[in-house]
Amino acid sequence: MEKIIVRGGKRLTGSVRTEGAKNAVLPVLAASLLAEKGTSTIYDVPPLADVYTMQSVLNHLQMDVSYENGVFTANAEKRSLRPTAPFEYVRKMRASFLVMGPLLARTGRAHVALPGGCAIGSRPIDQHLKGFEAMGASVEIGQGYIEARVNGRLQGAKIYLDVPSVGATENIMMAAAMAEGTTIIENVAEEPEIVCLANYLNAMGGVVRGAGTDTIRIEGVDRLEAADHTIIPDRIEAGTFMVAAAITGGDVFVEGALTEHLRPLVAKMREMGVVIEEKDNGMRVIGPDILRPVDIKTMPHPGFPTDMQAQFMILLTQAKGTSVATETVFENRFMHVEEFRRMNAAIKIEDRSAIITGPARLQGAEVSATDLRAAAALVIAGLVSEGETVLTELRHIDRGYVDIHKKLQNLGARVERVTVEDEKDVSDAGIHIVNNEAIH
Ligand SMILES: CC(=O)N[C@H]1[C@@H](OP(=O)(O)OP(=O)(O)OC[C@H]2O[C@@H](n3ccc(=O)[nH]c3=O)[C@H](O)[C@@H]2O)O[C@H](CO)[C@@H](O)[C@@H]1O
Ligand SMILES: C=C(OP(=O)(O)O)C(=O)O
Repeated sequence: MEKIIVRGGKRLTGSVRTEGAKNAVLPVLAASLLAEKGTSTIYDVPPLADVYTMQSVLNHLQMDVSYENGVFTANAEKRSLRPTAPFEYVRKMRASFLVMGPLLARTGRAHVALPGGCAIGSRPIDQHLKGFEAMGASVEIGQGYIEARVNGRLQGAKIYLDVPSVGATENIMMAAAMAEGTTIIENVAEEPEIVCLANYLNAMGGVVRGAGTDTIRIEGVDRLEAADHTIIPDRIEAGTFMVAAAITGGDVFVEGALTEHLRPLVAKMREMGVVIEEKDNGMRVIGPDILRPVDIKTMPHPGFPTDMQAQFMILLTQAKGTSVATETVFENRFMHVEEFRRMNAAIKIEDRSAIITGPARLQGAEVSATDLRAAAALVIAGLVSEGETVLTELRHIDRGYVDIHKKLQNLGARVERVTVEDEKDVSDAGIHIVNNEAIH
């Protein structure tokens, strides 16, 4: 079993580089299925568990793919693409579901396992399916799978999303790129990752306009060809390091932290008294002696990102006074609060809000995460806790963070990743270290 061990008390200093964005690369890789000709080369692809899962999905669909040193190549020229994305992949990573739109557009059929809920909420996919049906697909659900079919090409349509779902916007955009006629999607997600996908589709010969606003207009084309594309920096990874810098009273340059992607986080951190210097290629973050309390409410972009809620809540435990964090995007994204409490945080849940009283003297503990952002938040908590924090269930953090322990070590933190043989080998001193190499 692997664990991350954090010993608190160090102020972070230095510089850290942000990887390509997980949530941008996954839809882009799914979209590579649409290219009838050529090989797409995608740059700045982070070596994350989710990227390897998407590689396996594309392999399973009979695409030719390779991935080395941050460069992913994808060729979908084969006529005999397989239409099925099995549960073994969708269970590991919900974003496997993003192959549905491209498969339907390319082959007229998609047979994709139903994702189900997860630790942060029930996460339905009704808006994706509504979009496909509006474009002329028949959709049936049975034996845990969704079977979608279309005779001939998908047809352009006008689609209004009930909620600005990131995944539904992406899935429908990809399907519409090769549909016959014009598709207009209203009340869409405006996240930077949507813009990244639109840029790739346009490089492939697609005609997608309005990405980054609440309405996207897509003129369907007969065929798309492979293209080269670079993934945007990961604003959530960047934000995670910004919080780590601030909470330790540190002074850290986060390379790749872009102002236009991180406005709500920057605004809230400044309200707390954190000094942030915005540069062309990143942000310098300087933590103050005393953090002020603030309230946050998660919202679709450009609101405060739900994927930063857990990490920000740990920052709020160190503010002097009472803060409120309200989660409006997912109905169950407070599972980390129990673990924070085990570390001595003073947090009460009332409905969809967490009321945080600080500053708390956090204490190291054995903790485990239920999702990747909770895991990152627990590592950050460890940075300012007395004693040792031991994080298990590392499969979550590996979905979204590349070598977080090494990056924090480089900033001066006392963090290591260890493999223990199993529980019966745990020594009196704590843990018997067999090897401390990262798994990547
Ligand atoms: C791989 C990826 O990019 N994941 C991100 C994506 O997830 P994902 O695309 O799954 O999230 P959505 O934007 O779809 O979900 C937002 C809300 O809409 C609801 N909903 C969604 C689809 C649908 O058909 N019906 C419906 O009701 C969800 O239950 C949720 O309450 O956006 C989330 C919201 O920013 C982020 O937390 C995830 O990190
Ligand atoms: C919730 C997240 O990812 P996913 O949608 O892949 O579960 C996340 O990145 O925080």
